[in-house]
Amino acid sequence: MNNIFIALDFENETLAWEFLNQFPEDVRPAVKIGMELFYREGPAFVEAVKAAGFTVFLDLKLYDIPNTVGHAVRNLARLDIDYLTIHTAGGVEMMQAAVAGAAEGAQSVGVQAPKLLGITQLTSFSEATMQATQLVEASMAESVTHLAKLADEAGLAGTISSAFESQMIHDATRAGFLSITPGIRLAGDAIGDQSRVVTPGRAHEMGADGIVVGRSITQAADPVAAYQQVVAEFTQGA
Ligand SMILES: O=c1ccn([C@@H]2O[C@H](COP(=O)(O)O)[C@@H](O)[C@H]2O)c(=O)[nH]1
Repeated sequence: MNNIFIALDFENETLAWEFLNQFPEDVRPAVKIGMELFYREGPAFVEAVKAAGFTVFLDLKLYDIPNTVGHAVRNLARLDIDYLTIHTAGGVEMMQAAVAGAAEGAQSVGVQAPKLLGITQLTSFSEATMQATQLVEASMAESVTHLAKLADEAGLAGTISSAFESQMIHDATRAGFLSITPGIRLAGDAIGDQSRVVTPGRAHEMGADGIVVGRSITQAADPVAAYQQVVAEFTQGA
């Protein structure tokens, strides 16, 4: 399934490959490579995962001035990745620089530009924590919808939020704008540091176009079975 991303939150590539090698060759889940693994193993690991046939979502959550983000995205797009995250909080100009950088970098090596996804409000934030941290009175719904509209205006492919906001994002953006949602747990699994959490089936019902699942799969006694359960629940609804 290309819209169910397993978060490869492992310390190094040996552990990541041990995990991936449990999947039969005809099952190639989409994978999300985040800061932990990228900062250790770098672009070579991304290229190896892509070469092994996996859809690659690079989750680096870029956030800087427009010139810096645009040039960073231009380099990352040369890796032939499928998705890349940037922060919507960097503003429209920063996001537009990222869109331009993605097109330039991909074109320079003859690959497809990655779909850019804007981080809205992290799924680890509750409404109260967000308001206190950012010194705002806006509700979670208002904030996420506002940031999704900015991302849409800047030309991003979609946003990252919790599934609680998926429907309002769809209502506020153009048709086809993606709502991809982490903060997913199989029933009974520990929530840990997440706040806005739903099951795969509920995420589907709430309008998520795709989900990111880490520990409910990677920490499961049988990760392949857990992945299959996630796929079944997300495909069929709760
Ligand atoms: O708002 C966000 C943005 C990104 N993430 C990332 O998704 C996974 C979730 O892992 P779990 O183990 O399923 O909690 C992780 O890589 C985060 O960096 C997010 O959780 N929330």
